Amino acid sequence: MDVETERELDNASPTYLCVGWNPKMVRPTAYFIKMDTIKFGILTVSDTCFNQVKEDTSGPKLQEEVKKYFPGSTFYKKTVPDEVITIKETLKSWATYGCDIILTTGGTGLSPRDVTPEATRAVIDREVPGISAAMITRSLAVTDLAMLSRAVCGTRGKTLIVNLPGSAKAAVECFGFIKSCIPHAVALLSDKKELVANLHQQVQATTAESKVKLENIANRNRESPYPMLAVEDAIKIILDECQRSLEVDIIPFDKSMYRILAQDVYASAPVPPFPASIKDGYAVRAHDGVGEKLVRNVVAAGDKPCEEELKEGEVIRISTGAPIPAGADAVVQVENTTLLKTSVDGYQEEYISIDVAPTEGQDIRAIGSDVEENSLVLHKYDKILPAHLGVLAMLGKTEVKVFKRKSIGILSTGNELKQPGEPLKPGQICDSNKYTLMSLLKRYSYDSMDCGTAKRRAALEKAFSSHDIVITTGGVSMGEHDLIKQVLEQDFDALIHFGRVNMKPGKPTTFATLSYGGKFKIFFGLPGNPVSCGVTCILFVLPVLRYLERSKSYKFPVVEVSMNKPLVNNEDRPEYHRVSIFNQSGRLWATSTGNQTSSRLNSLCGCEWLNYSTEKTACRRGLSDAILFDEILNL
Ligand SMILES: Nc1nc2c(c(=O)[nH]1)N[C@H]1C(S)=C(S)[C@@H](COP(=O)(O)OP(=O)(O)OC[C@H]3O[C@@H](n4cnc5c(N)ncnc54)[C@H](O)[C@@H]3O)O[C@H]1N2
Ligand code: MOO
Ligand SMILES: [Mg+2]
Repeated sequence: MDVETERELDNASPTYLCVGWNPKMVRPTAYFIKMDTIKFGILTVSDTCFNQVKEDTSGPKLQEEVKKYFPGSTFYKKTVPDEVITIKETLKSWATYGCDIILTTGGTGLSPRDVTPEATRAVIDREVPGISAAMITRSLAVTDLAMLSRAVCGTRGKTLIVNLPGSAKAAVECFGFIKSCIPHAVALLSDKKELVANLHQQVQATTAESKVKLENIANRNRESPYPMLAVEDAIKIILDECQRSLEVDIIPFDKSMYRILAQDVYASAPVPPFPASIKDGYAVRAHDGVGEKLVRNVVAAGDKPCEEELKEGEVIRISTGAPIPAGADAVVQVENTTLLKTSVDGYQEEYISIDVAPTEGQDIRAIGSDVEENSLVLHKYDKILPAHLGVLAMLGKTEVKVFKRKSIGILSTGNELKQPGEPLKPGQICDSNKYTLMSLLKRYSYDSMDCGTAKRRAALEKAFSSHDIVITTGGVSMGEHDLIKQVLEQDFDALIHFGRVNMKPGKPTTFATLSYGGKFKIFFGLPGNPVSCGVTCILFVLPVLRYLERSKSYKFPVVEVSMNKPLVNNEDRPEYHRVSIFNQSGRLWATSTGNQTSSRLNSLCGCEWLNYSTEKTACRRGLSDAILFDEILNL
């Protein structure tokens, strides 16, 4: 009987342990921490194995697996029956002996003798439900039976206890799901602060160090090396470069709102597919004319058509949308009839009179009268709006081919940024740009993902690994910490197409393309000043997103407006002045939203138009051009 506690020492113990693989990283990331050997307890809980009716395969398999990932570990091993007392005693004594982690296998199911979770719960002082949740969630991807697991995980003093399933396969599988958290859990439980801090640092760190170094400040550029481009030229470059990433997608029709059709849509069947009544009334033979008629039958919408030919002197009661019965060639609305005789109980109509002479085809929707079979109904490049979506449903289409939308990742940059609600230390501010950007995109129905803060190369790597378009805000001007352009060039081999645009706000706007993981990626480095960030998103990002999905109206319209006051621009750069517009006496008038400093984000509030002029004094009294970007008027 293998009931003796066996301590197995493996002295060839490397002290560096692989903590985990982050599945979200393109390149697998190994984090290493230096720590003493981990003491594992492997407790097989099984009546049959304890009584040697069956050989214990789970315990040894589990140990083999643990050794693979934690090569320097030592082990306590034991097999016990499904008895709460015995299980509890073993767990308690192994915790006292300084076991770092105890893996139990068996006794977690629903059979009457399964008591491992009860015994575990009785000895732990804190539950760690995340581990059980991780095991169940990931096991559910393998088998529905995972629903029946009652595994408990928790800590007793400095020992982590994890219930694993009884079968060798499932135990090994579940161990695989949770192994990445073991060293960190052990470091936390043993209060090894240095290890914990080191690990945290590594998790946040880049997979490879950035080639961009801060030390040589004295050598930095004192002039921007990027030529200053006109806005129109910058837009042209973006559109030209992005041209190549045009793709189509087949998506469920009910998810296609606001998308652009990449196909003509034809009707494969006529609408309506049968002649249908336009009114609630009576299906008649038109040449029967007015007078008394027998109400022979009734047909409602959804009923199968009456096949028995309508005879002279008969009518069939019919509802709007119901199929016209055989032999009928007109419908008379109920308002143009009189009830003559009811059934004995008084509930049914037996005879009515037709009071107004019908004409042939009256109030009948002929087959295909709305949509002819094989006819072209929706056109390639149409934007799918509610009615288009309804038409797709009407035609019975379940899928539709649209131009593909790019996935967009958004990152902020800057050590000064905190999220709204977080306490601000002196020098810190709330990150507003990310919220402006994500909601501006959303306003035009584009989803984007918050990819965090681009402090390091790693955050950008992560963003490029999962998005086609990456947009950062901040870090693109002349400051010693404005390293976005250098990181792109040096760490990502990106081609920076431009890094300065002659405009206010938005001068340091940057546009680059690169190949990452063999895929073409588009990069926008928008300026950090909050208004600059919003305005450049409107002027550069939104049009290109629309262009990429072949929206006919990818450019925002420019409309002539009147100025009641001159808008003063003190800079040499053409200004995109935020204005609101009102309509008076059939003319559109523009009013400034006030102080136009690039940091004053509220100057974007209430503004649906950008007034611009290439002159120094942006817009004199009189006429001026304004770019309308309000999507309500522009969809
Ligand atoms: N020597 C020069 N300095 C500056 C120039 C220049 O040409 N030469 N250009 C100015 C212009 S114009 C702009 S616009 C800004 C752009 O700066 P960066 O893109 O480098 O952005 P940062 O330096 O990171 O930040 C600027 C400003 O914006 C605030 N900020 C940044 N991110 C956020 C955010 N997510 N939410 C709210 N506010 C944010 C940041 O705290 C700074 O105040 O450069 C001028 N300098
Ligand atoms: O270009 Mo900056 O955006 O003027 O503030
Ligand atoms: Mg800066």
